[in-house]
Amino acid sequence: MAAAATTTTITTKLLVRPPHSLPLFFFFTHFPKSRLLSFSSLYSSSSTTSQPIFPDPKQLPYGPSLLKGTFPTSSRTFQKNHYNDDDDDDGDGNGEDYPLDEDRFTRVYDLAALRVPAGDCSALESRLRGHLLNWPRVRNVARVPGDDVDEEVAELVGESDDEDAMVKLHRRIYGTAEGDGGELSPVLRREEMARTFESRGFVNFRNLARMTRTKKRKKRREEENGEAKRRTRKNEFAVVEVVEDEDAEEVGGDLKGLLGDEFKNRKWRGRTRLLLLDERCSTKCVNELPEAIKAVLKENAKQHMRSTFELVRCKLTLFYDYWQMNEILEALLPEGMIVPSAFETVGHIAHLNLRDEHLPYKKLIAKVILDKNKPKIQTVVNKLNAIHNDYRTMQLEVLSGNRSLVTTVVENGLRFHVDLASVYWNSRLATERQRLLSGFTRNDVVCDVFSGVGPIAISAAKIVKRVYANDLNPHAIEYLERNSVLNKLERKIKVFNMDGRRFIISMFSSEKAPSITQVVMNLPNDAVEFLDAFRGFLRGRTQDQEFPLPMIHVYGFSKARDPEFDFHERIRIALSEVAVDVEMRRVRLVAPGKWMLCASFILPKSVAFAKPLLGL
Ligand SMILES: C[S@@+](CC[C@H](N)C(=O)[O-])C[C@H]1O[C@@H](n2cnc3c(N)ncnc32)[C@H](O)[C@@H]1O
Repeated sequence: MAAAATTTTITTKLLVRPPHSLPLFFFFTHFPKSRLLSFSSLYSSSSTTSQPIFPDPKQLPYGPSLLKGTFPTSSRTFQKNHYNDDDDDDGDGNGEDYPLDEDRFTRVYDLAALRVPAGDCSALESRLRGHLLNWPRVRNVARVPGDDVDEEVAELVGESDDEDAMVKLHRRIYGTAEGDGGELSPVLRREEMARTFESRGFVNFRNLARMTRTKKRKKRREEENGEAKRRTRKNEFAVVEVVEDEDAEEVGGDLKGLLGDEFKNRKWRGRTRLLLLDERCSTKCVNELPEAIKAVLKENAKQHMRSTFELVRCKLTLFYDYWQMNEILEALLPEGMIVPSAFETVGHIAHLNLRDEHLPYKKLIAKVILDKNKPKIQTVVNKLNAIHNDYRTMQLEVLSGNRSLVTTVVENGLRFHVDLASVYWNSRLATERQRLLSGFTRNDVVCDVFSGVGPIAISAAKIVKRVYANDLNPHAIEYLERNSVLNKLERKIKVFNMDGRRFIISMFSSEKAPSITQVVMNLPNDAVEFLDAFRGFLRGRTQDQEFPLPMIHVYGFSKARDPEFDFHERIRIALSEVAVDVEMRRVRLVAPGKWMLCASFILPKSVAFAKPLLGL
């Protein structure tokens, strides 16, 4: 306990090389063993940080881990490793009562570092890379507050130990040595003049009066800067602090007189940086360090009268912001539960498909996803049940973030406004849409029977001569029109709002029919059933008349063992045609054993001249 009490944590602000600092070797070979933070001390009450949390250090992984380190003394006691059902006070199982306590993810790691002059730092970093910390996102070179001394001040103090340098520094900071013959800095000179001038002097030297007045604006700016710095600190994901030993500080002498209370017992070392050493070095003293590090230290000690390098103990604190989404979720969810790692995005919305077992934790999961994917993700939603309605819209529950389900998606260089509450959108089909569009040319005229908000129709309009787009959902049509205008393609697209079958019949019985070269039917559940609408649209014409027949692209699902055969059969039955030459492709596996397919074929002439089915 006593050892712990004499070890203090100091966020170093400004360091001056002490006139009587000890050579590095002396300093660390005499570093009392009891003061070195050992791994076991992390688990003992004498640790500077806090109480033990993880029982078996041997099992711990290499590198940063939430299973390692300690909690900062300021953070609340970590009682449980996981949230459990008891946390849901109202017992409704909706997880609303689980607050996400970010402090629970702060971890403090005791490390060793070489404090080196800033100028030597990058060369040493390359030389010692294999022995440095090398943790993801944590820089090997750490800057602690105050490690940068003003260039001029550093020059003034330099490497020399002489008292003169200290006097000069003192004069520079306080001006108390004025009149000792030395030249004053411009500021001190001005202040001296201001003090000795009589009132007439100020009349003649207006500028001087202004210059010596306290500057309100400057003060305000400084205050704002301070505030900005505080804000940045809050957003930081890692902080390094130097842990110094009180005895060692006394060796350095007391600079309090020079620099104020804040710098009591600190050493002035000039501009320095910390090279964070590999975690295996955290408890080692100089003699126990890897040979490569010792060689560097020896070289340095030979070159200088005394070593300019120091081995220091420091603390690396990693905050909630440091950890990856899956690391946080793994820690939050009960052991053995699959961590939801993937989600779909539609604009600013992350769209989850949570399993039943996740539902009690849905809000926690959503909060973590939101935090870890900001600013791109602003809203996290969960799909409530499978899509059953005609418009193929999803029932969504907003779990976290802003409640707006209206978003903008950019696809294929085009922008689409989408309201997920009332229209269909599936970002996973982007590649398929690209593939389909790559087959279109500027001579094509496209009919999109189930167009939704227009990802195919509007993208096609960029390439082809003309697009006829239709959807049954009036909201989808509203967005389709809006998106056509948004992408400046409204003049190439004609929009319809009717049932797909009626649309096919009316298009192919109109004068537009001969110009239509491509028909897209993307309603995988039912599209095949609409194919009979093409039957007999050329009836009344003579078979020997030249009439271009359109290429049909129809989408469908199949759970059959031979999905291509199954889908082909369904097409043949819908067209009441014996043989159809179909090009078939698997688009994607939408569920285990369930394929989405796309069949492309030229509408057979026999179908176009066939007798329409009853009722059409
Ligand atoms: C799977 S979505 C495809 C939308 C669009 N092609 C896309 O890739 O996003 C199917 C669309 O068909 C529309 N729909 C459903 N039944 C329809 C019908 N009988 N007639 C016309 N459109 C229909 C839905 O409103 C929905 O927008």
